[in-house]
Amino acid sequence: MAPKRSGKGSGQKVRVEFRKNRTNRTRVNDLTRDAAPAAVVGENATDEEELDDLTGGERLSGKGNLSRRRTVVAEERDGQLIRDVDVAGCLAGRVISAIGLHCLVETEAAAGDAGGERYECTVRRVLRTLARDGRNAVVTGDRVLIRPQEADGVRDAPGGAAKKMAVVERVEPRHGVISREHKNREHVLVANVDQVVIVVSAADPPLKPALIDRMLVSAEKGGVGATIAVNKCDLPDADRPRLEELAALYESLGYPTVLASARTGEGVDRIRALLAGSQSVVAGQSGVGKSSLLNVVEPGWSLRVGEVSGWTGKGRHTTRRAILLRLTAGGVAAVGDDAGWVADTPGVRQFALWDVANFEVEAYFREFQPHIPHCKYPDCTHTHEDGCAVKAAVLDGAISRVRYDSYVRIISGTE
Ligand SMILES: Nc1nc2c(ncn2[C@@H]2O[C@H](COP(=O)(O)OP(=O)(O)OP(=O)(O)O)[C@@H](O)[C@H]2O)c(=O)[nH]1
Ligand SMILES: [Zn+2]
Repeated sequence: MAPKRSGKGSGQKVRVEFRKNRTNRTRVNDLTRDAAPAAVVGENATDEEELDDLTGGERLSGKGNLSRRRTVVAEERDGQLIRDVDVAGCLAGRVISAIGLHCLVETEAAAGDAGGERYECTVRRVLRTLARDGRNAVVTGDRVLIRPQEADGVRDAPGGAAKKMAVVERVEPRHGVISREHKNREHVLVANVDQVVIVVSAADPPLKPALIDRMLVSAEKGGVGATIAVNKCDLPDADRPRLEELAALYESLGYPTVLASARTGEGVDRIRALLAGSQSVVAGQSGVGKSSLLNVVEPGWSLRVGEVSGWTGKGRHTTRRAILLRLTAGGVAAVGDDAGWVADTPGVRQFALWDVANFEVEAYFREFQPHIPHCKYPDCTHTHEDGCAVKAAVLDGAISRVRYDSYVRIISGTE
């Protein structure tokens, strides 16, 4: 278990104050909360339950109900407030699914412990206050510290199986967050995404490189890696030489590209290997075979989805929540951090360009980067301008015309 951080790393300790005021309760989702500066967040909600949230490093001060204040020690890392907790007795885990302040956590392997235990968790309210937006306090894919509840640690679940209970004490800093906008607010679907697996089909529906490039731009903008799976290569309409050329192009740009078929099993071993050790989301048009491919990669997944959904009380087809699935088959290491995790997230299946402005797009075409500084005009859009180094690179073959066409289609809004 990691030692308690103090003055370590780039993190700076901050005190987060919570004003406790019983006479002036505000709704938890009060919009004004968003206007508060990151480090000092006022929260008026107060009840006995919340007093229980106070642990070692936190204290209550002030007198009387009207002006009780408490201070939570947190550390600012990567712009996120991380709560300082006594890690003794805590376990590190990964959020498999989350709804509000409840989540299902699977523990990670630690010294002398294989991990893989699942706990139903509640989340300390203080974590909601620390989060920039309380509703995203704990999301699928989060790495967390949980404290198992010893007293009534086990209770009977509806299905009869004993369940372990715990409390989420801390959410670790996130990377690779996939979110969508909902009513003008960010709704985080999955956190800690290492890569997006972009699934397209060789035919039926026909392959459109521009669609791949759009999704690559989204991945680049989100700071997550990307892997491309071209499914349905078994179809007679699949143009092999063209597919191989395309795969070579994307591979040369650093995007692993697999020619695959859920029907024949082609490419499945490589996809499995690319998933191992990462937390991935799968994206792609409807009908390209994402589900089919995943079911061949890990035949047991549909079954496990059922179990998780059973816990949330919702059937697979009614929940829009992201759920993490663990890769176990195929001889790939499947314990602890070596396991592959895939988020089943209906909301990101169409991994669209949500909020990429035209002027930003060039930055997400990797191969343009060495050329852009040599354009004659600093605000060159690489379309109609003369002295454009990007267009020159297309002419001399250093940049693929397919990719350049995608770029033009994206910024002209025709794709
Ligand atoms: N020939 C061929 N057909 C495939 C292959 N993979 C999937 N299909 C077929 O393509 C259709 C769509 O497959 P799905 O797995 O449902 O596609 P999906 O991408 O999950 O679709 P959505 O759930 O709508 O997003 C089904 O009829 C599959 O049988 C393949 O490798 N080869
Ligand atoms: Zn240019």
